[in-house]
Amino acid sequence: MRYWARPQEGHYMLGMGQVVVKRAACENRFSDLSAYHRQLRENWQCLDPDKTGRGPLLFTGFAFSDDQNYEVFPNASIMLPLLLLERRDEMTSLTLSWDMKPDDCAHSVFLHWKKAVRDVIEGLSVTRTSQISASNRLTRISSYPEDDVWLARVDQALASIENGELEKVVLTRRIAVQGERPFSLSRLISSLSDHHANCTIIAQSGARGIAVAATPEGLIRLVNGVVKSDALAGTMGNGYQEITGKDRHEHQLVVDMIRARLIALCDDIVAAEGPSVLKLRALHHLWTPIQAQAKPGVNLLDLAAALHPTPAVGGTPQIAALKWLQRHQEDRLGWYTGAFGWMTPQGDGDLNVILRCALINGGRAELSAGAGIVSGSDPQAELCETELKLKTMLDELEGA
Ligand SMILES: C=C(O[C@@H]1C=C(C(=O)O)C=C[C@H]1O)C(=O)O
Repeated sequence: MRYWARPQEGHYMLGMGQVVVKRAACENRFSDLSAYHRQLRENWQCLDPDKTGRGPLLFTGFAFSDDQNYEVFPNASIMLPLLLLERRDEMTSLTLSWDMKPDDCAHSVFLHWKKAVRDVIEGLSVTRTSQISASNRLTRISSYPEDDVWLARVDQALASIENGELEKVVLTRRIAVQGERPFSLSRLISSLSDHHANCTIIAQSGARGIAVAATPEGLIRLVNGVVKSDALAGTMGNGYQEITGKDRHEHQLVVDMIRARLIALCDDIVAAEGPSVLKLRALHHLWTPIQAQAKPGVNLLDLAAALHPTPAVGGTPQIAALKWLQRHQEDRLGWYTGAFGWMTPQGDGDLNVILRCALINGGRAELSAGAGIVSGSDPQAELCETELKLKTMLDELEGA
């Protein structure tokens, strides 16, 4: 199952089953997926009997680092769902896909499609949530690493910034919580959509459960040659707080890097005057939207390869920060701080950085959060910032 929604834009997508899938890892992961996409595109046939103007979409995504372990999801993948249910512009459409082999017969393909449609209709008509209590009390069962270890890591990062090895590095941590009963996915998705309508809501089933996110950060969006990316870094509580020089510096590093990385693939790169403040339920971020025109032939994955990881989730200089994180055994669960989204056969699409997320298995959830460390960061304040970020999902899990 794959789910992607942007409630504020009235855009919702649910993918079930998978018809073709390509996995990739290591330094060529983006170019491998991109080559596979081009190959698929050449052999694609699409019928639209109801003249909906809609067609099949591929879901794609990847982990933060290209050598990350594969226990939750493959390191990177692109896949075509058997069934795609999409609601956009107040119209709902259903798209069915198949990987036709020479000896496939039309009737057996039809039976597969019929079953998939029946499963979805049955799933949609079951209302399980009414039978369970409104709240789910959470107990925090672990924190990884322990707070004192994480604080010491912030001190080490500050020392590396002081000695000039780094300018910025993003440090992350995760916690596990146990609910009194299994979480209701439908209730969680619906409350995330209500409370975080200006975010992208994502759900994806994997080997160790279902990963759910409500992310405010778009890595890359490409539609008819127009590229959009968010520089999002610098975090404040949702009460009034002055924007500090440290926040502006932390933010500017992201803007500069996105602009620099787009140059090879785009023209007319424009960053908004700013930054402005993106208001979320529990916190605010400094935000600079960046827009550009893609050069001919550039697809979504080419742009992702150029941008990922931005200093919003990695650091500056990029290579030094990634090496530092590896040396200090930063271990990020699943696709947290990687990205997830969708892509058209033409190569357009939308990829969002996976943040404010939980990996849910029955009544247990693992949540991840991080903070950018720059010169002047206070370790205790950074720990509080990660707690604020964790709160986004904790609050929703309590009602799920
Ligand atoms: C790493 C996270 O968030 C990132 C770091 C931010 C910061 O340091 O201010 C802000 C937004 C995100 O780019 C997270 O939410 O886990």
